[in-house]
Amino acid sequence: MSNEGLYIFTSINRPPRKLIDAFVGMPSAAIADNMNRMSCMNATIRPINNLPLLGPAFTVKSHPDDNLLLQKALDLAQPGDVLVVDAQGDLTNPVMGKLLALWSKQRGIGGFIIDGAVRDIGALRRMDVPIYAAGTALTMSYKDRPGKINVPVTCGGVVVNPGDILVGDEDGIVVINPRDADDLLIQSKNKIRVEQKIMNDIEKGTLDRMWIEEALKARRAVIINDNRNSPRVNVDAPVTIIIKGSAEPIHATAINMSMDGILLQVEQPLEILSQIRLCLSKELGNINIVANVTWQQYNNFGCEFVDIAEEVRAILDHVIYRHSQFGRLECLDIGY
Ligand SMILES: O=C([O-])CC(=O)C(=O)O
Ligand SMILES: [Mg+2]
Repeated sequence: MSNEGLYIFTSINRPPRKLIDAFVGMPSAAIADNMNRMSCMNATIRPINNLPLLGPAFTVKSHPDDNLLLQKALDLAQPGDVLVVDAQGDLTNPVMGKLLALWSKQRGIGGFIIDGAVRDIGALRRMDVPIYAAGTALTMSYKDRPGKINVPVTCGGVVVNPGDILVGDEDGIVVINPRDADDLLIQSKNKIRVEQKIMNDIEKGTLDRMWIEEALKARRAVIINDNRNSPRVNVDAPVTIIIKGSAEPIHATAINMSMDGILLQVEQPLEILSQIRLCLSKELGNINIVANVTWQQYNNFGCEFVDIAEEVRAILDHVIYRHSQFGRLECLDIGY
């Protein structure tokens, strides 16, 4: 009689050991970079004891909080096999702990990847069987529910077939179809060489970063050197300068301004580091501001505002916003 809920395939096609061993020491990231971002388990699966993992998948589809089928799989798996348990990410009851881990060590099991919970975490950390899991939980699992052994399962968001090659480390786990393994090996070794060259270039100070500029240019990035909180806007409006002790006001044109200062074009020189009073015209909010003259280039003078009153600051903010959005302050019905 068939039993859809509970069946067990005892034998799987394992890739040749030589093919598996060719991945020893290969970082998961170097392999992942050649997989089109596919076939890599997601970050829900984390290393429990930070041991690298490598071996063919022996899969278990368990009921979320039951480990009867995992118990059976541990007796069927061959040395070196990696038990991949699809417990649907459930963290209610842990499906393995130190006893199963110790038994698996006795049997020479290559490791565990569990899309579910484990417990006896202290003991697992000290055990030299690589264990990866979605979390930890305390209460004992059931041992009487349905499940399947050696069917395709999902683990960490990807499909794992029995016999797939699994490579895991602190970064995560990649799932390799053995038919792709030869190509992946070549590409991953190449990736390692490319990264080694980048690291050498960083150390020698010869790293070429031009590709970033090119990528941004191709995407039409807008690069603004101003502080985001104080953008500088181009303006073209008259400003009257009053110099202390001088009866004659000076006429200037504002070229650009920010919340912090203003660039003025003035025909007669201003004294650097002097303090001046600026009467900004209607287009610039019709306000008076005190400023220090900080630098000069030809007849351009950079001035920094000092002690701006809160209400003046609010007007300035509005003026700058309007200029940045609409080019200039055409509409003057804002009450200034
Ligand atoms: O007994 C269980 O189901 C899980 C466990 O804690 C162990 O393997 O030590
Ligand atoms: Mg236990």
